[in-house]
Amino acid sequence: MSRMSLQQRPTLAVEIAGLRKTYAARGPAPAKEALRGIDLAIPTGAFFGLLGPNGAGKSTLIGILAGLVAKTAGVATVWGVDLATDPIGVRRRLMVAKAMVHDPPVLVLDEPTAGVDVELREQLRRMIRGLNARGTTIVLTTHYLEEAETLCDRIAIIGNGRLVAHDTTANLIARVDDKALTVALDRDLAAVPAALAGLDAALEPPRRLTVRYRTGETRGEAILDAIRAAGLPILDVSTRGADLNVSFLRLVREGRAADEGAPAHAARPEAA
Ligand SMILES: Nc1ncnc2c1ncn2[C@@H]1O[C@H](COP(=O)(O)OP(=O)(O)OP(=O)(O)O)[C@@H](O)[C@H]1O
Repeated sequence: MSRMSLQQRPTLAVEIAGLRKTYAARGPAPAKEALRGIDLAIPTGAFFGLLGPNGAGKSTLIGILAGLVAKTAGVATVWGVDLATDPIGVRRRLMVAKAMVHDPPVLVLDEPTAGVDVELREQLRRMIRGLNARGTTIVLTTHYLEEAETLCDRIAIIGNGRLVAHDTTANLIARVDDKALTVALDRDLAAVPAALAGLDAALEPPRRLTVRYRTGETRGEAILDAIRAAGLPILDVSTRGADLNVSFLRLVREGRAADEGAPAHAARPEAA
């Protein structure tokens, strides 16, 4: 690798600016803008996870970093190598470098644990963790939110070809103020009462109601008042904090709403 020896450690293992990928129209299939201007900087030594719903552009982004997909516009640099200049030479140099080192400086993996059994998945995770502990920067995509939460110290979320969030895993979770309040009622219910239609409430039949809310917008006390006002005596109350599932879905939803010019909070939460 001509620009940076493997011994030199750049501050950023991956640098991406204004990255775009449009797949050309083929037959009846129209052209597809898979990446619509991504800016991303991954620090050297990071364990980085790229999350997003199906078709978000994860494989396209990782394919560009691996030298397998040619970008349409923008800049992508891996360990000081600009992938712009000549994707086929770059790829050859990366392959030579890959063959030369046991512990590569950057390892790019597209869903490494998809479709493997639990035992092999654990082995793979241990191996990847070991590489990261020895200094390899890991960049992987995953569909498993729990996997990203446990393995990755940084997470980016991509939706519809745009980056909707990039932060440390801890910050990402802390940023989200979603909570769930569950009440046990003194009677069976067949459905969420109409009086609670304004809340994001779900019935866990027959006697438990769970209401999701954001602490910045709603007080737990107001939810309890609304339930009492609907004529439902409360026997017990519990609350749960945010998890990555919730933050992930919310951020994707907000990204989509911003694209479509609609308010994000109008959308109902999707099933995980
Ligand atoms: N070779 C291709 N030609 C045309 N369109 C493509 C091609 N590869 C991907 N796409 C389209 O680009 C968009 C992004 O696809 P990509 O595979 O990067 O998403 P992804 O986030 O990895 O999705 P998944 O989680 O389903 O693998 C999708 O709409 C997909 O259909």
